[in-house]
Amino acid sequence: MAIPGTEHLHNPTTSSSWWQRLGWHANAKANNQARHSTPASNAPKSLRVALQLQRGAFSLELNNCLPLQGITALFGRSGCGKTTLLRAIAGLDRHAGAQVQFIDTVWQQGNTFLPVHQRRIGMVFQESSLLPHLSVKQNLLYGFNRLAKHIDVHLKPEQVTQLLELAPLLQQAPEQLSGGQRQRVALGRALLSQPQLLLLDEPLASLDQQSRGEILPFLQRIANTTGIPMLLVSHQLDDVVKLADHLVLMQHGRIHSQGPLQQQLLQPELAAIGAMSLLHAQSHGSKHHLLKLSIGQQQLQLPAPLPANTTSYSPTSYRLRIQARDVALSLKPISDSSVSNQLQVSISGFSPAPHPAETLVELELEGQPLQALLTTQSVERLGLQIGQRVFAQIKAVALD
Ligand SMILES: Nc1ncnc2c1ncn2[C@@H]1O[C@H](COP(=O)(O)OP(=O)(O)OP(=O)(O)O)[C@@H](O)[C@H]1O
Repeated sequence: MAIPGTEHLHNPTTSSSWWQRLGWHANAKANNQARHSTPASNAPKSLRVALQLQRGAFSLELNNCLPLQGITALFGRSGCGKTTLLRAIAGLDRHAGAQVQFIDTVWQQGNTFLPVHQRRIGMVFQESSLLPHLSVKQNLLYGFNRLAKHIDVHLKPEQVTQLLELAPLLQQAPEQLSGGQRQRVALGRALLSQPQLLLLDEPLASLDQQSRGEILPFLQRIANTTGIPMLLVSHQLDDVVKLADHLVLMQHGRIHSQGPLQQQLLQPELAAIGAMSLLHAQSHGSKHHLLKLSIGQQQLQLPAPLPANTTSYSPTSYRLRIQARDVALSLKPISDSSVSNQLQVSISGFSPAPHPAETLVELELEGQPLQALLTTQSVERLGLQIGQRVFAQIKAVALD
């Protein structure tokens, strides 16, 4: 059945280089075929959820299609209904009248209700639920060895072990692992259940900053290499900006807006938390510990990530997170400044900032949106106008 409103959604892509390196190319094709039960391989893939419920003063009401491509973040303040939505999608809770449809398979509608184990979902929660009396290896294999006969195996234990770099941990007990390592094992176990969809409910919330940093690249790697779509619940905008491709903004039990992350960051509700931009840049290697990047025709140089902060996976493209506060504007290029990254941009709009003395200036950089937070006084002093070409000095960048 065609799902209205999904025409803009595309098929997931897989990183062929990784698939090939891991010898998964054939499996990837088989996996895609298995997940497409319609002959048209370019049919839009989405998850449709219609749900209405009341819990005291809290009501949840939505009827939306979520994309099944890359990482989709369900983002919103505590209590807005993210976990309730995720549990309904998983089939952990059954709400009367709800409808859940995964691509063209009905999971819930009327009297139809597929139990969670029939939905081909992998789940990871805030607190890892590893079995304490089993080793990492036994935990990984626990569900894998109990897979129903009809389920084709596309992700084998050795592939998942390699993907998540679990080999050194296999003989350890869960209690010997750090929080980040436990979540990595939980991800591995979820992958070995051969899921068609990964549901991650605040998987980083109980981790310290360092452990979060360690596990984030693995989530990205899973998305890039397996092509399995993920729904990630988070109320940490930083994590979302590091990971997500698509952002669903929830407010008071409703989906306020959804769209590609870059565009969603322009929503005033997100700017109020801390206006920032996400830029996609290509890497051209590093020299003298400086990473050379390009965005379209423009170049940047940033301190290269230190080996200790990287995994064996070296990306060819990076996400740059730039706080709007770290972007200054000038009418002419500035040469006598310590800020070395200076990019030509055009002004696409202005919007009020949370502080009454400030203005958010929306910019376009080689087709990508960038925001600068300036005092309104500076905007007036420079005479900034929509369509004007100016120079953006980028004072600080976080690299993912
Ligand atoms: N079992 C329950 N009984 C009654 N109300 C509940 C129950 N579980 C959640 N709620 C209420 O439902 C609303 C949505 O909760 P939910 O956990 O889905 O929000 P959330 O956005 O995931 O929050 P958080 O980010 O804090 O996990 C909240 O107001 C919460 O108090």
